[in-house]
Amino acid sequence: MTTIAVIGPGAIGGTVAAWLAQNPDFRLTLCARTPLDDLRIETPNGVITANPMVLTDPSTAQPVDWVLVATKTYDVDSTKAWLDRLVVQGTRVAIIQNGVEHVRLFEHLVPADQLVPVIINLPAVRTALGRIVQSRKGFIWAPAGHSGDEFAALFAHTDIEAAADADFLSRAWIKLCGNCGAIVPSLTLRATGPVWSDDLEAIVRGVAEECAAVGRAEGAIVPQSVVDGTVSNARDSREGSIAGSLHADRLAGNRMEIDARNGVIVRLGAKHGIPTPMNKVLVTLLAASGSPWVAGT
Ligand SMILES: NC(=O)C1=CN([C@@H]2O[C@H](COP(=O)(O)OP(=O)(O)OC[C@H]3O[C@@H](n4cnc5c(N)ncnc54)[C@H](OP(=O)(O)O)[C@@H]3O)[C@@H](O)[C@H]2O)C=CC1
Ligand SMILES: CC(C)(CO)C(=O)C(=O)O
Repeated sequence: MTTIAVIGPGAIGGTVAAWLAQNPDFRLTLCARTPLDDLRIETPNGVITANPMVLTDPSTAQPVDWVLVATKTYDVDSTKAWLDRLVVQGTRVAIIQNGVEHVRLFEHLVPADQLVPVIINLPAVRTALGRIVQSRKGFIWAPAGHSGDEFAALFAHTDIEAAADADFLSRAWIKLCGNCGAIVPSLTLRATGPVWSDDLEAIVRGVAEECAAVGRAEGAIVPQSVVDGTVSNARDSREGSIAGSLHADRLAGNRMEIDARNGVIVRLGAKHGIPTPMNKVLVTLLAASGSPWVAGT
């Protein structure tokens, strides 16, 4: 029996936990901030349900084989009480978050050699506690190597396609480059496609070009087609569509992962002497957008 604890059973944590819970060889525990009863996920292939143990008090948690952290990046430090109870020597801690700084964010909480950074491409929205809509097939990647291979193997009996990637750095930057343009609709509060113009294209392209340049300076391989794809996705977006979790959080008045999604491009750009004026302006504007939250990690 493999024991797995998921910290943060929101859109991603809840979906991943429900898929893993379909395997009778896994014992799943949800470590929740807000209590929930069970999980019901509308997936592209039908509804799946799961009834794992739910804990809300970290002092009741026991060590496990795997911890999967799926909180937002700005909630990292609040997971310490859980990690202190769940992690012992041999526990692997998979960080399922957007961004490129999984290890930096957690290495003060868990020994770095027990951390497994994870990139997930799986659009999911939480409609109520434990109620999630997964709108497309999911893909998940960890770095190639022992822990990454074992992490990918956990998903063998799920509809989520998992792989260990020999060039995880590039995988993470390519995902960031695909996501970074969402800052524009998060500011304008409408899809970019119906109001597309040369000027709007220059902004979206600028954001993505800056991201690609910084990623390349960090050592990632980011093909130009990724930048072009970010631009064409923005151009083709339909009226009323939501450009992922940043845009959804802005519309809901939630705190946003501004720093992990676009602030990081500015910060790491400065480290490499790469100008990132487009991201800097948009990050500053979004942080000043009237949301009760300022740009956090
Ligand atoms: N949603 C999506 O489509 C995608 C999201 N991602 C990334 O995945 C990560 C998770 O995002 P998402 O699932 O959307 O976020 P959600 O806000 O839906 O879920 C985050 C969950 O973390 C919980 N949480 C926060 N702090 C703690 C804590 N200390 N202990 C226990 N639980 C805690 C929240 O609790 P509470 O229930 O109280 O809110 C919530 O259940 C982000 O980095 C995001 O960028 C990546 C790809 C797609
Ligand atoms: C674009 C998407 C849905 C891809 O998984 C994503 O990463 C997000 O919304 O945060």
